[in-house]
Amino acid sequence: MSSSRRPASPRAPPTGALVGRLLRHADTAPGAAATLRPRLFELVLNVMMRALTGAPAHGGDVRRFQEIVEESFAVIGAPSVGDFYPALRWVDRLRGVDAALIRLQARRDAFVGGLVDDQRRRRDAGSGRATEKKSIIDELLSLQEIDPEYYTDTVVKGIVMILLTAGTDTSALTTEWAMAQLLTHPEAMLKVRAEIDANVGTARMVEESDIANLPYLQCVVKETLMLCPIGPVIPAHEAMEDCTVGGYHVRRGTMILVNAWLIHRDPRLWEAPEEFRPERFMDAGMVTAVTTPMLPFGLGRRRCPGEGLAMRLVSLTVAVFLQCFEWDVGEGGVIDMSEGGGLSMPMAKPLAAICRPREFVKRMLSASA
Ligand code: HEM
Repeated sequence: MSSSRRPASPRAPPTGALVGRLLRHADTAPGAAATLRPRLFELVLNVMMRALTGAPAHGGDVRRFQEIVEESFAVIGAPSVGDFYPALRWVDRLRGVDAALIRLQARRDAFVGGLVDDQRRRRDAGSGRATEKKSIIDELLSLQEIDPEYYTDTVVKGIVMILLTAGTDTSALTTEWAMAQLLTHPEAMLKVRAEIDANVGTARMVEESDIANLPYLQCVVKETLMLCPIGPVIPAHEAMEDCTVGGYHVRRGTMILVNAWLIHRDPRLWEAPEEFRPERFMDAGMVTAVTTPMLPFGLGRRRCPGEGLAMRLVSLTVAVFLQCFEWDVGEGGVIDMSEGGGLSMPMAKPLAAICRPREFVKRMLSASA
């Protein structure tokens, strides 16, 4: 994907609305734990929808798309006999894997087709001022006008689909892991909050432009990506030529699976790799860049194109959570840090935590409104 097609920055992401919803939760059910995953999913989907269509997602879209993404990761991540022994592909047909994929593809196609058609109708009707920033679908439809043979509807829908699927769950689940790590390491949580209070204060909500001045927060996000990579095994690549990797001869056409999870826990590469130690990145002077031997975003030319957006979005969401609320798991509460299965690596049990608004938050929100 060329840099000109990289996703737009989440300008003014809807974190304020999320804080508002958590405030209402804290008011109506004080002391009750809030489940973060659906709220985070909605936030990220809104950011992605605004980049793609120029408008936030509707409530119905959020539910429909969450189901599609969860099903995609579960179905695509399920073991397929035919991938390893092509002659046994019939076993997958018998197990219903192929039928599940076909059903899923029909739902995905209908959802994305609806987004593209809506945008096309708006363009044809001439709505949307010329001065407005163009959405990604708008850009793709402009490219379709210039080069209709390459940018067919199938290609346009495919690009939209991969951006939505690859961008939404990954960022939401990484934020959930980051909050779980901070809840189990309260000293790190206090350190992030102190950094935000010292650099941003309490008169306004933390913004995307503040992240550069919050190095410890960035280290927390990197440490989370190291210990809890949402893509523990990088999606399959294929060797384009014969090559040698780590002393092993790899023939052209071989399917390559890289185990990022294991590399991130290799004691030959990291000191105390099992421990949550954000400081390791401060010490190495590598606060911002995600560099080897870490590969939560993959490597090389198929490396994740959404990395910049994801880093900003996860960092900003964690910052807003910590600036606005005190968090805990309640009396005797324990966080289950077990890893769930599928193509991605979510927390096995969705994180639920109690949030208590800090005393200045309502004042701050009404001042900014
Ligand atoms: C914390 C969040 C994220 C993580 C951990 C993550 C991780 C990854 C990984 C491991 C890959 C595979 C790279 C490879 O094959 O070498 C990937 C691919 C991809 N990601 Fe992300 N990603 C995240 C967020 C995003 C976002 C926000 C977007 C879009 C806005 C996005 C779009 C994509 C796309 C389109 C690909 C496929 C690239 C290709 O095959 O050429 N990702 N991501």
